[in-house]
Amino acid sequence: MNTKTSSSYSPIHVIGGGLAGSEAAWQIAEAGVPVILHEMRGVRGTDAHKTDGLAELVCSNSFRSDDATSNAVGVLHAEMRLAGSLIMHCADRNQVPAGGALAVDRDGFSDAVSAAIESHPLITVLREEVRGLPPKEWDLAIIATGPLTAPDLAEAIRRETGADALAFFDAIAPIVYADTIDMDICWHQSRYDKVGPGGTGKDYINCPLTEEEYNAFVDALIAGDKTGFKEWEGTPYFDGCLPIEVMAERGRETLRHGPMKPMGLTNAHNPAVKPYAVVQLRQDNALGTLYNMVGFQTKLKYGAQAEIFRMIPGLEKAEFARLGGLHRNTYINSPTLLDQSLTLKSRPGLRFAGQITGCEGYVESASIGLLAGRFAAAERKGETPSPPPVTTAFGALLNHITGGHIVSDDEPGKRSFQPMNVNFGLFPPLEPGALTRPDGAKRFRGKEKALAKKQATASRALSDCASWLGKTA
Ligand SMILES: Cc1cc2nc3c(=O)[nH]c(=O)nc-3n(C[C@H](O)[C@H](O)[C@H](O)COP(=O)(O)OP(=O)(O)OC[C@H]3O[C@@H](n4cnc5c(N)ncnc54)[C@H](O)[C@@H]3O)c2cc1C
Repeated sequence: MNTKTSSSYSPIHVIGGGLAGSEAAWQIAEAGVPVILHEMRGVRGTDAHKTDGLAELVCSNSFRSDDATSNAVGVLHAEMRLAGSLIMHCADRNQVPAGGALAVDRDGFSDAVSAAIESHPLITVLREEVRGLPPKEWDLAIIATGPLTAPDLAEAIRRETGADALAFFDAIAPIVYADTIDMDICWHQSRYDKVGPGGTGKDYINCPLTEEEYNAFVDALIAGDKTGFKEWEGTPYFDGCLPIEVMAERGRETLRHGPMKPMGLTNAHNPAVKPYAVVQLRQDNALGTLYNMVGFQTKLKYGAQAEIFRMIPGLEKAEFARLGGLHRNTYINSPTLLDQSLTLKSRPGLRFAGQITGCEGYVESASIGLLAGRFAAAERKGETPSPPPVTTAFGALLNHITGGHIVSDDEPGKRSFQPMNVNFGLFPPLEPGALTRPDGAKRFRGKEKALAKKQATASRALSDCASWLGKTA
C-alpha cells in the first residue's frame, strides 16, 4: 500500500469519505497526524450517491440558515469556520444565491473537498469497501459511513453494539432543468424579498396555485402510486424530512402551511391576486441551470412524480434532472454506546462520526466529524481530548448524541433517542439576568423576548467556542 507518511505518528484510519469522514480526515491531518481515508464509492455505490466525489450532497444543496446571530445552524456554521472546517471553507467558496441560506453548487463543492483531501500531504485515500470492524492494527479509527453504511459493515456494527438497529426514512426532492420552467407563469422572488449573501432578493422561482389547482394537486398526491417498501413497515419518518404525500395525508391544509405556503410572495405577473399556495424552487448549481423543488421530498413512484408535479402551474413541461426517492437511514444508539469523545465504550480507539451517530443534516454530520477528528488526533498525540463546552453549538449537539447532558433519574439509554438537527432547545438555559434590553428596561414584550434569548444564546456560544479553541470570536 502506498501511503503518504511524512510524520512520526502512525496513521488514523477514517472509514467513509462523506461529509463527516472528509472533515474528520482534514482535522486530523491539519493536526500533523497522517490519515488513511477508506471510501468505497468508485468500487461500490449507495442508493443515493450519484458520483465518486468526496462529501457528495445526496439531496438538497442547502446548508440552511447562515445567520449566526439568532439561528442555531448559523451558529454551528460560525463555530465550524472558527475551527478551520474544510467543509465550510469549500461551501463558502461554492455558494449559490439562496436568500438567507447557505446553498452551494453541489459539484463544485464536492470537487473542492476532493481536491483538498487528495492533495493533502498527510492524507491517503483508498477506494475500497471496509467489510468489518477495523482490525486490531488500526489502533485508532473513525467510522463515518453514514445512513447508507454498506450492509457487511452495518451488520458488524450491529453485532458489536448488541443493540437493535435504529432506523428511520429519509426522502429526497426532485431537481428540474431551469429552461423547462415556464417563466410566463412563474417569477423570481425570495420570500419577503430577503437578500442573503450574494443574493438579490430574487433567488427562488415561484409557481402560483389557485385554490382549485391546490385541491386537485393534493388529491393527486394522496391517490398517487407510492413506492412499495413492505420490509421497512413500521419504520418512522424523520419529521424534518417528511415526504410531501405523507404531509398531504395529514390534512388538506398541511402543505399550504408548510412547503407550499404563499406568505411573503407576490405574483409578479398578477400582483393584485394573492396565490392560494406556492411551490418554490431553489437554484441547485452555480450555472443556474438546475433548480430543486423546496420541501418536495417524495416516495411517489417515478412515473407518478413526473405526472403529478407537471400539474403545478409553470411546470407543465418540466423535465427532471433527478426524481425524488426514499431511503432507509440507519444510526446507532449513541447515548448508551459512545463516551463524550465519541469513542465506542466497548472498543477503545474506535470512534463514530456523522449521521450514523444520530445527528441529522449535512452541517451537523460534518461538525461531528470535525470533533471526532480533533479527539482522535489529540489521542494520537498523547493528549486528553477536550470536549467543547455545552454552551456551544458543538457541545450542545455532542451532548444530545452522547447523552452527557441528562441529569434526570432516567438512564441516558432508556430515553428514546431520535436523530435531531441542531436547535436552541439543545442549549442550556441562559444564566439569570443574562437578558437585558438595549434601553436598560427589564421587561421584554412578546416575540422580542424569544429573539433576545436566541441572540444571547448565540453570542454566548460563539464566545465560549472561541475560548475553547484558544481564539477570539
Ligand atoms: C436519502 C437521504 C437524503 C438526505 N437529504 C438531506 C438533505 O437534504 N439535507 C441534509 O442536511 N441532510 C440530508 N440527509 C441526511 C445527512 O445529512 C446526509 O446523509 C449526510 O450525507 C450525512 O453525512 P455522513 O458523512 O454521515 O454520511 P455520507 O455523506 O453518506 O458519507 C458516508 C460515506 O461512507 C461511504 N461508505 C459507506 N459504507 C462504507 C464502507 N463499508 N466502506 C467504505 N466506505 C463506506 C459512503 O460511500 C459515503 O461516501 C439525507 C440523508 C439521506 C439518506
